[in-house]
Amino acid sequence: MTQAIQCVLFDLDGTLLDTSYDFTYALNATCRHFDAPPLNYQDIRKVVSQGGMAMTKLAFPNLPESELEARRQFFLDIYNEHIDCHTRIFPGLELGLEILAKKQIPWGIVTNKPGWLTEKLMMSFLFPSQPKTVISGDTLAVRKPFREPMDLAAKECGIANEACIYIGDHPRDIEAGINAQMQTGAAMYGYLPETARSKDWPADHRFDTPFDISLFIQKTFTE
Ligand SMILES: O=C(O)COP(=O)(O)O
Repeated sequence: MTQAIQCVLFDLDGTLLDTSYDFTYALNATCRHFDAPPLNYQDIRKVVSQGGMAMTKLAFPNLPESELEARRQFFLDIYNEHIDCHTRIFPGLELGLEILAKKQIPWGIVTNKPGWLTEKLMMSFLFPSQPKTVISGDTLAVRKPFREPMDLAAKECGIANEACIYIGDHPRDIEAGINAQMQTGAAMYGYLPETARSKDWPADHRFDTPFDISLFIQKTFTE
């Protein structure tokens, strides 16, 4: 039997926070610096959840691997300086976060974003209640879809994995949740290309909008 949910864990980019505008600014500033053509917002949005290297490759598709790392670092340094200019909690999620705070439900974040960026971003947001756990891509030796970051998040929240739901916008997120024996939710409004959106995800729940997550939280914790 499915356990009652006692803890909500979120992926960061494309699920809890809309970071796509600040990434777009930083990537196009990097393109300008290296005389590469600018990219449009929709094309960048589709790869944000795949991380900094995927975005760097999108901007410099013909560059050899050996030169990409320096460009990625340049790009992330600019991103770091502009990390919270336009980034916001996905509109519609505020209600869910308020309910979690009011009901004192532990919640947290498991992201593949490097810790130095996650920590800076976290300082820019005042959530209705503080996350009990924030696990970054380099907190442990392995990251999503491995189960270890998920296990650590559940442990820091003091809740059994089976009573946690992990919500993410990338197939890797759902895989990580399943690997950790958590319940899973697919954020279909995130940064996936259209083709991936229509795929049948093996997630337990599907959220077409951020507000659907809030309604789910309301139903789960107030009924
Ligand atoms: O920055 C990344 O690698 C992706 O971050 P996410 O796991 O929060 O989607």
